[in-house]
Amino acid sequence: MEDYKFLFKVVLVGNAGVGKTCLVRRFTQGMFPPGQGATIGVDFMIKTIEIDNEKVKLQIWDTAGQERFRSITQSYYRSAHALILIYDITSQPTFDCLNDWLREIDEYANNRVLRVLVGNKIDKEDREIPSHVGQDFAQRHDMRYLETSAKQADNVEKLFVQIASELMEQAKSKGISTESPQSLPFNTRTSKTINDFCCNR
Ligand SMILES: Nc1nc2c(ncn2[C@@H]2O[C@H](COP(=O)(O)OP(=O)(O)OP(=O)(O)O)[C@@H](O)[C@H]2O)c(=O)[nH]1
Repeated sequence: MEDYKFLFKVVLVGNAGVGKTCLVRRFTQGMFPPGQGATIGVDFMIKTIEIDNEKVKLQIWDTAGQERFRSITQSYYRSAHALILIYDITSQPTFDCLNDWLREIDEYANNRVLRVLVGNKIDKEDREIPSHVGQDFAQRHDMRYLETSAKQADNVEKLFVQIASELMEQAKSKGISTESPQSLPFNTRTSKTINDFCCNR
């Protein structure tokens, strides 16, 4: 029997190249991977952390941003407790696609999923999206907001710890399932294919 009190599934989504894999590696392995290739399909990592003396196990699913993997990655949204939607603060196109990602999330995720917007790569000088623009977007769509640098380890630990803490609070107060994420009630709207995704690559 594994030694943990809570188990949460966290799924990272966002355009190709925004830094999803680097954020996961930074958090789970404490490193910034050199020459990381594009993710193929979905990658999976685990990290157990301690919050208020209780062990919380995070299953972290790193999805491929490329359009050709979309049908595979969508199937992972369904049982997520939290979804981290990431854009690159130096790339307007990755921000412009956020509405499309939200449509995907609405369509495929559990409607009670905790959604967090992350602007990554704050170590870079060539910022295109001011912080307040990201923050406004998050507020309008009822999401938490954080800016990170996977490269310099800024706010990465904080991102995952905040998510774990919030899910833990929810689990304690509302009794959401922590042992079997699949048993959560899902958004049962009829599934349809989204053909107008702007981020074809
Ligand atoms: N400067 C800087 N570069 C970053 C940061 N995070 C990621 N990168 C770089 O951005 C590129 C893409 O990073 P990945 O983590 O592979 O991006 P991804 O979102 O997983 O991409 P896909 O797997 O194709 O969806 C790599 O060259 C990284 O080195 C960051 O915080 N700062």
